[in-house]
Amino acid sequence: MKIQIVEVGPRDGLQNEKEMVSTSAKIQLIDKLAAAGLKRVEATSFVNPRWIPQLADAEDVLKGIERQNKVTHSALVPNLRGMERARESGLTEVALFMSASETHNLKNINKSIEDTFPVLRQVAREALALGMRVRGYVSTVFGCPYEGNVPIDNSRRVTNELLEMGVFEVSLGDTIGVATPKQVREVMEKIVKDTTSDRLAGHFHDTRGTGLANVLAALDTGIRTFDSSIGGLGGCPYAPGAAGNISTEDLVYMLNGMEYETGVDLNLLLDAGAFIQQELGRELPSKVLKAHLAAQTASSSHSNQEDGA
Ligand SMILES: CC(C)(COP(=O)([O-])OP(=O)([O-])OC[C@H]1O[C@@H](n2cnc3c(N)ncnc32)[C@H](O)[C@@H]1OP(=O)([O-])[O-])[C@@H](O)C(=O)NCCC(=O)NCCSC(=O)C[C@@](C)(O)CC(=O)[O-]
Repeated sequence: MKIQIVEVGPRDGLQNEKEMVSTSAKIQLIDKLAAAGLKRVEATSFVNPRWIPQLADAEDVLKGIERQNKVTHSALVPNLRGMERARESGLTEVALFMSASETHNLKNINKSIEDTFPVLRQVAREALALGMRVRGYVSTVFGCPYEGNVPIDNSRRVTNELLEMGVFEVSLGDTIGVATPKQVREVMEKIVKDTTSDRLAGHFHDTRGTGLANVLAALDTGIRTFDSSIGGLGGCPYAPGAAGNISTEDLVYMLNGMEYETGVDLNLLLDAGAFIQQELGRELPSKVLKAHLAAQTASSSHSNQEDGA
């Protein structure tokens, strides 16, 4: 069975990095992710650069990457100004985003939920008229850093509004990584009933170590598209304490082992993980990356011993 992976590391992952990552490293990372077989890569964000300085180089990143027919690169777009920038960059897919909880929406995009709908509707209309595909995100579906529990009906309402705007898929976000598999099953089952599972995706952060278990629960509800981040990079700058997304290496390792088809070459993916780890100069959370690098170190010290023997 095929699973689609949406690689969000260059956007969701890097947006939270305090030290500036060079444009050239971002470009190399995105190209390595595509070379590993990822067909959908969220490359950057056309948000207000004052809010997310790390992604202020969105135009230059998109100018530098290798564009290929078989890979769709996308970017977050919060408003018409962002849409104009996305159009000028020649993107074929954009992603709208908002939250299921009022306070997170306000902190993240400076508007109430009600005031966000008309803005995103205009963006969707314009993107669709230009022939672009439009994705949607709903954040804080499983809990809000400011409000705690979020009623399922809030997430259903925002999801349905986005679908009515014409988005082809809504990614349901566990922004602060509080969900457990039982909750994922309950929430996803309800939302799937409003639409179809092929129009939904799971976006899990691994703050409390339940990320991959949540993927398994979502698979049970028919979801076949998952967002993940190389190395397990990430967090939301407007969700205090949020840790990274589930790592793409860990997700691919698990899914490949369960005989799902991801189309991703794990070895090339690990090269991409090792590359960005080196660029950032610190160990990243991905367990499969850690195991791979430890095995490499062990085998090179073993062969050095043999050479010396
Ligand atoms: C929504 C806004 C833009 C409102 O920001 P605002 O400050 O309220 O915007 P404004 O309309 O009042 O404009 C203020 C200034 O910003 C400029 N501006 C306005 N928009 C843009 C733009 N697009 N590109 C470039 N410039 C822009 C605009 O031109 C103006 O410039 P000035 O006249 O002062 O010189 C702001 O709040 C924002 O950028 N928020 C984004 C925050 C963000 O990126 N958060 C992280 C992503 S969401 C996330 O991580 C969750 C997710 C998706 O991964 C899923 C999950 O885990 O749950």
